[in-house]
Amino acid sequence: MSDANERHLQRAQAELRAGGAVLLRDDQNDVLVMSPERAAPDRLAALAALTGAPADLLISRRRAALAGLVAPIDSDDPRGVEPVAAPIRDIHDPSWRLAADPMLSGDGATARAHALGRLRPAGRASAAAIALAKRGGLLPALVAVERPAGQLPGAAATLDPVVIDARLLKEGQIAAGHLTQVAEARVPLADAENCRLIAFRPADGGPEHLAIVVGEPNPAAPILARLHSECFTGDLLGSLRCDCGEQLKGAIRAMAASGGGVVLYLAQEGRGIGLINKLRAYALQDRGLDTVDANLTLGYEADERDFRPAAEMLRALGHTRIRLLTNNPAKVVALGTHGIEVVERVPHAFPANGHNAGYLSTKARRAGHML
Ligand SMILES: Nc1nc2c(ncn2[C@@H]2O[C@H](COP(=O)(O)OP(=O)(O)OP(=O)(O)O)[C@@H](O)[C@H]2O)c(=O)[nH]1
Ligand SMILES: [Zn+2]
Repeated sequence: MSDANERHLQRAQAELRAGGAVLLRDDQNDVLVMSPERAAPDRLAALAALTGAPADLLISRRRAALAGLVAPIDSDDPRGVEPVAAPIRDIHDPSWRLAADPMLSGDGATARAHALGRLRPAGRASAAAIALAKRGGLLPALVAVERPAGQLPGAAATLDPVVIDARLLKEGQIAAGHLTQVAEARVPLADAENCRLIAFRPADGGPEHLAIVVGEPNPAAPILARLHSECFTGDLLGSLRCDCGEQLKGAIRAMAASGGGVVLYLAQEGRGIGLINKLRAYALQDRGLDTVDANLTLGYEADERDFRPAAEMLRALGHTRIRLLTNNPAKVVALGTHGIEVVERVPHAFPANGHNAGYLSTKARRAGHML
């Protein structure tokens, strides 16, 4: 992806987050979208009034199923990620919002049939719009007007949309962006006095990732490494809802004790859904869902992470053969796909603490963790 395209994506994401409009184009369709979570009601109403027909609520098929708009589907059914559009009968009647935002209804299953018309599949530009909302950490539900390419009314310009090529958001192009090493400093830690932090910045202007280099890992041998996704609550506050804090400290200690290693500290809070959505997922878990279903109910996948940045950082540091501290087989597979050889998986489990037993057993049962 060129630098100009990456800049456009960042602008479009910022515009959605600020409550503005984004126009996504591909060779078939133009789709003009706003986030109902962010856009002011009068701007949503202006979008809905653009054409003679109602605007649509754009969501994934899985979210539509969970909101009771279509028949239920399995949590691993690949059709779950397809975009669908449902006409919003009256933008001023807030009941359509129940299908967009599960926090309003608890389980999201109370979207009223009268609020939304018949569901239909949406095009690739709409799938890209949902990917953009996810990239921006918003609920993946948008108010949208979709038309064949070139057929949006001229009045769309009054909404001053950021215009982007929907093909920029093709699967696999979303997360990465080439990484550049931008800063390095010595930071002695309580558990590892000989420690350096090296920061990597992605070309698309997204959040920086860190390599925590403990001791002097020997690039000639497979080094001890950990891919650790940021967890504000567990890493910083010591939350007992998860095992992240112990895993982070435990990894640093194990590396210090064995001469060295590298923790890739990845800006992928909440398995890639962001802190705000993770807190929403926690609230859903307090209402009885498990960690997987809470993500799905929000309209996200169970795990939205892309481990390419971690592979790229390891390569930049000269480590292509590693011993990986993890219980998650998906990390081993992903690193292999991106050119890092995991010569050994080193188990990295800690005893349950009285609050996280359900979370750990769900990871074992539904995400294949080896605990
Ligand atoms: N969405 C969501 N994210 C969570 C929840 N609990 C913890 N997390 C996040 O899950 C991630 C945990 O990441 P890791 O510990 O790197 O990965 P893992 O998949 O558990 O695998 P290993 O720890 O390596 O075995 C962090 O980003 C946490 O913020 C939850 O209930 N919902
Ligand atoms: Zn955590």
